[in-house]
Amino acid sequence: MTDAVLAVANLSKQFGGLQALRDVSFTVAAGEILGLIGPNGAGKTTLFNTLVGIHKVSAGSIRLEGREIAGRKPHRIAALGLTKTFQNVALFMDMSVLDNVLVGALLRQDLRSARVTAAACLDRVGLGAVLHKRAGDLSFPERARVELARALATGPRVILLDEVMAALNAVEMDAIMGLIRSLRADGLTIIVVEHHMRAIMTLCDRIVVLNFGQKIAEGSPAAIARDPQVVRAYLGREYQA
Ligand SMILES: Nc1ncnc2c1ncn2[C@@H]1O[C@H](COP(=O)(O)OP(=O)(O)OP(=O)(O)O)[C@@H](O)[C@H]1O
Repeated sequence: MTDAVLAVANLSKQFGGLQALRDVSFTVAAGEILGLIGPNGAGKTTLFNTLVGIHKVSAGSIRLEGREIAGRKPHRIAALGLTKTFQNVALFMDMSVLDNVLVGALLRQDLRSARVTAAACLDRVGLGAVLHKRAGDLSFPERARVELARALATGPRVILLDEVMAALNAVEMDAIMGLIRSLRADGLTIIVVEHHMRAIMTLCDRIVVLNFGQKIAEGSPAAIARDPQVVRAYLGREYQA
């Protein structure tokens, strides 16, 4: 695929004797929202951590806009435009909302312009009014938005969202999905790990399914929902919207 922003080829990750990812290949096109699903322990978070350089690649290739990034340090990869949020939201709870986002903005900017960027990113996610609150005093939906703002503040081309909708109710989830769609409309490419099937099925253009570290299926939400291997490994029964 020539317009792939991210191209992952034969990616493997071993932790000692445990093969957490085996020969995983997929591409993500510019402006796409790709879903990544699979049972607990399938390797989703490991894949995200390996893509952004937190885990060292055991084998395989990761190309971001044509450039090989496998083996680079996390801050270099983030500076090249690939960043992730942390599973189930991992803010510095005693720090202000603004300072949490500043951490992301400081990757590319000095303190003065990073402050402006952080405030703009908080505005972008609808939190312009709570900049100076303590992060720990925010509601769960607000915390999810801070995670998004922190990732946005690094100036990404591709953003990996690791269960940002965990602990949200249906209404809050719809609001975050609206925000994610609007980020895509701004030109971002997005990969989403979620266990909420309604969110995955309505938000994603395409879905990749992992099981025991291997890709077992890839396709449109409708095709994935009726794929017998996916139903057996993960969904348990055919997904009904
Ligand atoms: N740092 C690590 N050291 C050793 N093993 C690890 C490490 N991180 C993950 N694993 C193992 O790799 C496998 C994949 O785990 P991973 O967290 O990536 O799965 P997941 O699909 O994200 O699961 P969940 O849906 O529960 O978040 C599991 O067997 C896990 O125990």
